Amino acid sequence: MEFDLTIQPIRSWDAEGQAAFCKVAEEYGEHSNMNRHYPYDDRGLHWRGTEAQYQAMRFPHLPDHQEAIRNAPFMMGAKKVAYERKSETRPDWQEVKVHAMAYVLTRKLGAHDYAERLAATGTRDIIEISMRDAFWGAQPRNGKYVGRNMLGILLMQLRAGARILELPPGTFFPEAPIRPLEDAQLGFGGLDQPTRRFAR
Ligand SMILES: Nc1nc(O)c(N)c(N[C@@H]2O[C@H](COP(=O)(O)O)[C@@H](O)[C@H]2O)n1
Repeated sequence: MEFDLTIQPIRSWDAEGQAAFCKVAEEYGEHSNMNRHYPYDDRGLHWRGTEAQYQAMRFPHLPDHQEAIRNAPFMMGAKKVAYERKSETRPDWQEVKVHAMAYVLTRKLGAHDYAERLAATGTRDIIEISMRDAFWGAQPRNGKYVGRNMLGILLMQLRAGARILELPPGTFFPEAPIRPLEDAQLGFGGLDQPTRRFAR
């Protein structure tokens, strides 16, 4: 089943009875892209969370930017690193960002127990509550949530079985194979260092 990546119109949801999340430490916070308890590997690289990979996808032409974002210890930090470089974002980002988000959410499904946590939302609507972002989330207004809630929409499609398994080569990440640097070159030992740098 394919994702429908169409940008949805603004609508409202009742505030009660939904799988609504805002902060990562609160109920349903596992669905936030800022949650770093669902790391995964993709394309030979370790990602601490979906926000890092999503933001890295702004810069397929700038692998060093992608590495700086990937190495940020926290997801808000990853977004900050990306925003410091925002002016260099690929020019078609607005057209491809929903595709990018669907891709990283598909990857998150393989992290720890995330698939079970997503399934546990049952038939509830999934809503990211955001005071300022009515594109990915919905804003609280007069007892309702109002917005496009595109993150929630994609998560509900993921729950229903939608997947993006591969990306066209070179569209979001460099085509060149990624070669991990030897530990000796890095100046530290141990294979479990989460912040290993990579050469291309
Ligand atoms: N700045 C910020 N703080 C939060 O607490 C958030 N939940 C978000 N939202 C997330 O930011 C991502 C979208 O980034 P772009 O605006 O497309 O650069 C997405 O993961 C939202 O869920 N932002």
